[in-house]
Amino acid sequence: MTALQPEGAADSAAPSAYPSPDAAAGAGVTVILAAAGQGTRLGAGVPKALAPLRGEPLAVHALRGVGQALPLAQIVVLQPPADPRLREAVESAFGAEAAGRIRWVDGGAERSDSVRAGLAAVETERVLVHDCARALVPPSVFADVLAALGAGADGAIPAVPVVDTVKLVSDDGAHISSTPPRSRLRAVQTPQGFRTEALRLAHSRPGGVEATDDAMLLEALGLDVRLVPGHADGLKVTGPLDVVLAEHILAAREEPAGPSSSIPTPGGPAMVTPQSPQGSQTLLPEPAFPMPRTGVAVDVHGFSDDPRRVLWLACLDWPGERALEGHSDGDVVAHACADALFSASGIGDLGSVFGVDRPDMAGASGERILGEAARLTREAGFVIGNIAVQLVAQGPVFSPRREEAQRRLSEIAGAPVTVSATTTDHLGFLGRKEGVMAVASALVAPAAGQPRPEREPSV
Ligand SMILES: Nc1ccn([C@@H]2O[C@H](COP(=O)(O)OP(=O)(O)OP(=O)(O)O)[C@@H](O)[C@H]2O)c(=O)n1
Ligand SMILES: C[C@](O)(CO)[C@H](O)COP(=O)(O)O
Repeated sequence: MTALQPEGAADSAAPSAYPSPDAAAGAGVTVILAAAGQGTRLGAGVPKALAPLRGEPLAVHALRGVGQALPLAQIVVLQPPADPRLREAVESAFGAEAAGRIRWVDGGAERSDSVRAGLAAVETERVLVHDCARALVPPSVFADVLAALGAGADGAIPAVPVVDTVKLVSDDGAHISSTPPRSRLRAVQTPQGFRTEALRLAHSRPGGVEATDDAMLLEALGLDVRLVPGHADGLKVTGPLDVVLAEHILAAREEPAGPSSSIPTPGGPAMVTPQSPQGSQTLLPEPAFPMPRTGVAVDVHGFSDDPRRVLWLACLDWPGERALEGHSDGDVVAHACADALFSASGIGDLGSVFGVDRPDMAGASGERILGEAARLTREAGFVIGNIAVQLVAQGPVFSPRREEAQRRLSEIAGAPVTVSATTTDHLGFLGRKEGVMAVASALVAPAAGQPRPEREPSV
């Protein structure tokens, strides 16, 4: 598998080790919303994009989801050809100005024809192809797809495990050819994210018409398409029963905010997690400035006398240096970063999320802990602005590896992480070299108006 680099554009196409908050909010990304289908299986009497879900067209829900997940993204809508009704419905929901910022492209006979037509209107280096039919995909899925693209994949698609046993059958559908092991099967969803150049190349090849998703065209070229976790709310509204499910999901979202959408402030009013106002008609929420949130954390580990342990700091190993004690690998820098994210997003702290009583966390690496913390932060509806962390230690000498540490941590967090180091001038337990400490702060901002998930985060 190869990571495609467009000819002559290798530098500009290279993933940044320091993705900006703007990138996470969709700057430099175009979302192609495939909405040109007729909805034959739904049988609503109108093209599916216009079929109502709790009184609003499916496309309005889909566009609201895109606007909430990636407020800075450009949007191309693939509309049923020669049919002005979709644009009119979007204008009526969001206003003529918002609808005017969308590029409207007539779709083709098949979904892949529509996407190919839409690609001609894309000017950004990254593109997400999203089914209007999957109108309720939560923002965390968009964020995960973009993060995987930022990490260098040619494509990234959301996937969920398959619950049915699936058979490969003969051409006439009457005989079983084989039964693939279910554990290796995934049902894939949208948005599917790609380097635009890779998707253009894939769509330019013959045979694309039969493609039922875009990823398979890249797979055929041997390009690197990665999977990220999909979501049950990303169901494809295909038949009438799907409308019932989708309306149930919407109804649950519209219920008054439960305890998990507010963080009690001792002695004061609840601090409400920023959300879009219910029933808001804002496609791109420009005026409602989402308030960023800061978090702080400290982590301390004592030095170990165990010769089998290795020193890990900032997700780098330090051969020859004295190791730290801990249930995990003792990487105070990574732990402080992770805990600062929890502090900022309000989803607990290192102890409550990862728990020293959990046997599966024994020896857990700083990479796993920070990576999971970043994932859970995004899943809770936040984009990560940055993390700043300082190592306080009498040794090892950190500065020669500072850049390397920053790169590694930023890669893992999917956001800029800066690292500094200091000593205590030989004062206190740190000065006596009994252990090391790291202190971190993190900045996160709400990615969308999604209610925060009603569940305990888990690894
Ligand atoms: N020529 C087409 C066909 C489909 N789509 C879009 O691709 C997505 C997935 O297609 P599907 O769910 O099959 O929608 P329809 O084609 O409308 O449904 P049906 O096959 O029942 O007619 C939908 O958002 C649909 O609007 C499209 O843009 N252009
Ligand atoms: C792209 C897709 O949603 C991935 O599961 C799916 O293949 C679209 O299929 P459809 O028949 O065009 O709805």
